[in-house]
Amino acid sequence: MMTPLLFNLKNKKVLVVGGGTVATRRVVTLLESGAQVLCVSPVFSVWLQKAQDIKNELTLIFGIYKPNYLEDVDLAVAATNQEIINDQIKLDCQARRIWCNRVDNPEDSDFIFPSVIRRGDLTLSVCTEGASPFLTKAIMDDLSQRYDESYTERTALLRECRKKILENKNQKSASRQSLKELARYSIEELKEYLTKDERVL
Ligand SMILES: C[C@@]1(CC(=O)O)c2cc3[nH]c(cc4nc(cc5[nH]c(cc(n2)[C@H]1CCC(=O)O)[C@@](C)(CC(=O)O)[C@@H]5CCC(=O)O)C(CC(=O)O)=C4CCC(=O)O)c(CCC(=O)O)c3CC(=O)O
Ligand SMILES: NC(=O)C1=CN([C@@H]2O[C@H](COP(=O)(O)OP(=O)(O)OC[C@H]3O[C@@H](n4cnc5c(N)ncnc54)[C@H](O)[C@@H]3O)[C@@H](O)[C@H]2O)C=CC1
Repeated sequence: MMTPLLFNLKNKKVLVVGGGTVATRRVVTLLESGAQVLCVSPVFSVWLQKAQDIKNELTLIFGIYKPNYLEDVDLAVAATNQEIINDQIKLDCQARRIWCNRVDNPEDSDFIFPSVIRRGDLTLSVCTEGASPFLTKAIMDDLSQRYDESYTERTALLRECRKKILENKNQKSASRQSLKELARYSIEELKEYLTKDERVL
């Protein structure tokens, strides 16, 4: 069983080995997280080649994997289509105490990438630990309809309301109850609340 954690990857240095479909998906995720990504492969997807020209945080190295690319790296992703190379990357990482995800073997990974939906500060994440990526996809399709784009605004408004309530030191005991009630409010009700005096709630 794996433990879901949310990592702050801003400015972390991540090595991705491979330049195909799965490596590209991982690079997209990592760049969105603010990581500095070094990607090594003899062949790269068109997306990766284009991205290199416009993203300072992405460096492509044309060539096969060598262990020296792990120098100063915080995290690694073994995303080649060669099991023997992914084995080697995992072993090299282990020797250097670098956490490694291999896209061909969740059991032999230190971490895996769940499927993620973002609605502003609301993150929904699902994983079957490799049992069925298609089940994950089906569940995510349902969730993304249930928790549509409106949750971005709702979450942002709730953050403002929470700040307002917690800033009001005289109301400490009532705060928790208020926060619980607000979580059920509609966007319109939240907006109304923000324009009113806290004592009304
Ligand atoms: C452990 C993990 C990787 C990790 O460590 O991160 C992993 C592992 C493996 N996937 C395999 C196959 C497929 N994966 C997909 C799709 C997705 N796979 C994703 C995640 C994960 N896949 C992680 C666990 C997530 C979980 O279990 O919930 C998604 C959710 C997110 C993403 O990858 O970005 C993405 C949804 C895409 C979307 O939303 O569009 C498809 C379908 C397709 O491509 O359309 C297929 C082919 C069909 C099939 O095989 O089922 C294989 C066998 C490879 C082989 O045959 O060699 C392995 C290795 C193994 O299981 O051994
Ligand atoms: N996690 C997931 O969601 C999925 C994982 N997989 C697994 O991921 C593997 C890769 O899948 P794709 O990206 O679709 O394959 P792909 O064939 O598109 O890409 C493989 C990449 O690895 C590179 N590569 C090969 N040997 C290398 C080396 N020695 N050094 C550096 N780079 C090297 C190739 O140049 C290529 O860019 C599959 O073999 C499969 O086991 C497959 C589908 C989904």
